[in-house]
Amino acid sequence: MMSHTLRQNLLLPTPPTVTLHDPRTHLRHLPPAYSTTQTPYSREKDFAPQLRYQLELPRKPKLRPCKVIFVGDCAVGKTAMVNRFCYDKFQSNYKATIGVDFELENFSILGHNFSLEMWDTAGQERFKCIAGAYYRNASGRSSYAYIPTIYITSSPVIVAAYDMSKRESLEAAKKWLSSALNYNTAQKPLIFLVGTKADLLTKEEFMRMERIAGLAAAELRAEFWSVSARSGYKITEFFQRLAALAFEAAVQQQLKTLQATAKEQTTQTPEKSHKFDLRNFFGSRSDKQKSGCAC
Ligand SMILES: Nc1nc2c(ncn2[C@@H]2O[C@H](COP(=O)(O)OP(=O)(O)OP(=O)(O)O)[C@@H](O)[C@H]2O)c(=O)[nH]1
Repeated sequence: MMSHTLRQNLLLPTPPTVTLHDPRTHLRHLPPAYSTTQTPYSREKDFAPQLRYQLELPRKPKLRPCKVIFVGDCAVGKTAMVNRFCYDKFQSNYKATIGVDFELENFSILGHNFSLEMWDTAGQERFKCIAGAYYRNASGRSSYAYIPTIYITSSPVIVAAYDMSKRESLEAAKKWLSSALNYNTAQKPLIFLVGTKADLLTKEEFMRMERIAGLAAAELRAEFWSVSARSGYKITEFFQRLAALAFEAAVQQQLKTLQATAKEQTTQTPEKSHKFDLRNFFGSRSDKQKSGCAC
């Protein structure tokens, strides 16, 4: 009260409200791929102008949260990757995931709210069937009555992770990916092949592994990344790219639905108005017959 009166007396302007944005989750441009020459997705430096234009229109898209499913062998570092991004923390002691872990991360992309639902599945063989039930799409129902099925309504994202210091985990990641894809036949998912624990490799080993992973990613039609949850190397960049591509896909999908609905309406409208106008104006044939009119 006192400070308010003082401000009025001194004719001081009210201080502007400052909104602090988290640069980690606040995106205004399309982040680049890990390798700009090797990606099946956008190589542009920014979101498409058409996408920006669509987002300016008064009919704003309603975007559902996007499902991101992490698969890969046990102890490759799936949980560590998610925890580094969501909480900026790293634990060196291994605690196996039991079934599936869940994290939600909210982004603001081009001024629109967009959430990632991250499903971190267990890599241990004994949990494989449980993980499978989690990445079924909308057309499939869980055969396990006690496991809630995630109904994937927008294109899901699959992150197949492997340990860069264990060559065999790359082969396993391919198998994990193909089994995840078997469950997701309705919508084409975005696919990422992510090499973890980059900090454990020498420069030569790192480059050799990246060459092998690059070939595997091309074969799988996936975008490849090398990260380290321990050092934080490329973790933020990876999640930002994932969120931006998922956002772009979700907006495009929404637009397709809107366009299809609009097309349906325009093909139906003339027929409806024609019937309506004629009947109202002239009256129906049976009405005329009932009224005894001969013409
Ligand atoms: N040096 C190093 N170790 C890592 C890195 N990421 C994870 N680890 C370690 O690897 C072990 C396994 O990590 P998790 O994230 O639990 O592996 P996971 O893939 O989730 O394993 P499951 O839950 O069994 O599927 C842990 O001891 C981590 O500390 C990394 O980037 N660098």
